[in-house]
Amino acid sequence: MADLPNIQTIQDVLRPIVDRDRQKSIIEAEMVRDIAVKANGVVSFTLLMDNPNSPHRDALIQECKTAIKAIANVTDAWVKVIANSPVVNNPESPTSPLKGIAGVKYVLAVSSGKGGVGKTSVAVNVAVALADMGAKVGILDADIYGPNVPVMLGMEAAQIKVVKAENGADVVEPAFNYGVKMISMAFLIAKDQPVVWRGPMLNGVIRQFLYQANWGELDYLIVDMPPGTGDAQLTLTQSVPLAGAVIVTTPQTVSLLDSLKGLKMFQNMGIPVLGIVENMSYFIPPDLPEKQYDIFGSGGGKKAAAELGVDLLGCVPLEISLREGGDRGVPIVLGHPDSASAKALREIAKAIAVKVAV
Ligand SMILES: Nc1ncnc2c1ncn2[C@@H]1O[C@H](COP(=O)(O)OP(=O)(O)OP(=O)(O)O)[C@@H](O)[C@H]1O
Repeated sequence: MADLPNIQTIQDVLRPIVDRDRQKSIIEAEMVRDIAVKANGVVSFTLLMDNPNSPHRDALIQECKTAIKAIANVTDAWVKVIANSPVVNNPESPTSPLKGIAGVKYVLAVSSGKGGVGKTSVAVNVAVALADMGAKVGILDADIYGPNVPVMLGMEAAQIKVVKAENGADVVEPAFNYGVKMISMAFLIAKDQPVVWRGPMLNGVIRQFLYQANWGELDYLIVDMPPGTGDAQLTLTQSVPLAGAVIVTTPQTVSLLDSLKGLKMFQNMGIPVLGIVENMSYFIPPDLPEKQYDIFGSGGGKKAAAELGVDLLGCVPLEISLREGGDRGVPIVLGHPDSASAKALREIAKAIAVKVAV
């Protein structure tokens, strides 16, 4: 295996880089935390900034990336930017502003630029496919606008359940079906009532569901995000160390443009974008399953992934049975495992598992 750089080497190449807001070396100013070098040559670290929205931020990130990528055998550099606020320097975690969830190995965000592209369908089927492969899986439905996970997982009747932990604290007990533990915003929203979530309230609920839930031991906690780049995304990215984000899109140009915004947000926060999933790629008529209609043209996902500089994790066709499975609460990977979309979704689940494990 090629020789990978050590922490000292990385600090040395970053030392000459000056933060223009502080007028000081980012190493001397102790702005660099959590340096990590993966076996595949990816170097990641957290940059604590007084003002994460500083006009100098992007240039600073770029400078760091260029310096790190110039080191021999480094394949990529990921920089996560975090606000250097008092909360960040929590005395309980002096080295990291992010707080992991006890017992949970990888937290993954499934996101989309706009609603209705099939983000929840992908999140649910990937969760069930991973569980079916033997992994311990949880799904947090943080989509305040359309918390559909309970329906798609056949747990529509599930309600919030608070139990006492061994230490006497109140914890939220997830619902469970198809090998997947689930907590949903739908637990808190009456069906016929629109809820206006304000930032702090939403923050509080998401954090509670992340940290005060009885997730137990999990290999993957998949978070189904609301579409777009709002408060929920910020809360998640600034709370918990994310193993990666998956972006779901459809082949239409506008959806791709929206995805780009989401992608940039994750990249700016230093969160690895595992890749994009192109949903509704082509249509398979139920009466002619060997036929394939490229309604939106073909090769769009591949081209978009190349343009956006990320991997294409897979293409899921438009199939009536996928929608029906969602409505009935039987995810297609279980209900019609031999269908083209089920096969594609299983491959996507495998690709995600491989990517986070490197
Ligand atoms: N590949 C597909 N084939 C057929 N129907 C699909 C496919 N993907 C999604 N759908 C259907 O499209 C509708 C929207 O999907 P879904 O709820 O997964 O999207 P979403 O992006 O999570 O939406 P929102 O953000 O509004 O919650 C659902 O009825 C779902 O069953």
